Amino acid sequence: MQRPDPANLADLRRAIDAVDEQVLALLNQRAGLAAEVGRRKLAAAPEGPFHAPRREREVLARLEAANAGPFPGPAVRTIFQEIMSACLSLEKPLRVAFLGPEGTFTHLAARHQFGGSSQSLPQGTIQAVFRAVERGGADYGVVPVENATEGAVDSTLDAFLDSPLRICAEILLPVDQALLLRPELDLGAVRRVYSHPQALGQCRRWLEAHLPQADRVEAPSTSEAARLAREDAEGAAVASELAAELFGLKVAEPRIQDLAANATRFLVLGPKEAEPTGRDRTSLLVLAQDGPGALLRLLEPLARRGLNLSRIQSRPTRRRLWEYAFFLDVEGHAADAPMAEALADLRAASASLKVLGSYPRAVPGAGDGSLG
Ligand SMILES: O=C(O)C(=O)C[C@]1(C(=O)O)C=C[C@@H](O)C=C1
Repeated sequence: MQRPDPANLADLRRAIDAVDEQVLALLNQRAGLAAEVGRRKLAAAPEGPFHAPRREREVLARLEAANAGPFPGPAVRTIFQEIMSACLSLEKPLRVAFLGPEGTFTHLAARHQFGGSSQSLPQGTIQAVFRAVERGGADYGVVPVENATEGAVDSTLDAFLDSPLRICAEILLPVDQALLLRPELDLGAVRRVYSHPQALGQCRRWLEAHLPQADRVEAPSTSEAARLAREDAEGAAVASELAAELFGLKVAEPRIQDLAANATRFLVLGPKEAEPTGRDRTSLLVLAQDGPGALLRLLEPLARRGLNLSRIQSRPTRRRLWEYAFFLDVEGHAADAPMAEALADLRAASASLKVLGSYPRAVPGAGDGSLG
């Protein structure tokens, strides 16, 4: 190809067109290879699994490390996750249940983890996400577990009390609330702002400063708020940018939350435990024995081995009056020697112990909770 003249815009764009055609041809070559992999997997085991999370993690890590720039590093991960999601859809699309409706932050987390070519199965409740995976209607489930400003999501913790499902990954996503408007509307014309009460709370200062004239209207989810704003000639919504895309609204102002570093941690529920990566987390559900010092006896085996307890949360078991379950997050994998020893001691010191899963720790901000 002839070198483009850097001073000539049309020349530069022609050169970009030529590169795009090569990228497209290579993508199709790659898709053909993935389809061939799919045919082999089908012949070996018709039920699958077709999804190979460990292979995906290796591909992403290798390409991120190999990227010499100027293409931005984080975009390498996003784009290749999408490419593999699209290639997998030629083999067998992944069915991913999540707390819906479409456009919620949990949907965003699911897309981040599995790409846009996975099959979306939005569910009305957290319980329903668990049931969809338990019954085999979905390959994976995604549920929120804690928010940096609002704290624990109790219904997710409660669902683990009655579910055999394992946690196979975590996703840490920045939660950026945006102000969404119908394309023809200006801020000055807005009379109603729709959103979930939590989202309205997260953006209180911005809304008071920029939309003092508008009423706040509570909606069951940020996505439902976007749908309501679409139907209201004087309405706006506080929701994700994905919701703007899905409901045909414009992003009038991005990142309007009062706390810039707002983030939510999500869990991926699946059939299989993740293998150790060296930077893992283990989630435990423990019932303490009744009596003085019971909690201390649960924590001691961890402290003695220098295992870092990153979270402890208690919930009533709803089986016996005043009986509590403790949810512990500990850094390390259940297959690591110190953790395996600590778990044996914990089992002896507790009324019951369930390992909910060991999985790679998400990198704050990067949302990287790759499946192992
Ligand atoms: O290597 C495989 O097992 C594939 O199916 C190919 C591929 C890919 O596109 O690279 C697609 C989906 C899997 O989850 C992992 C990788």
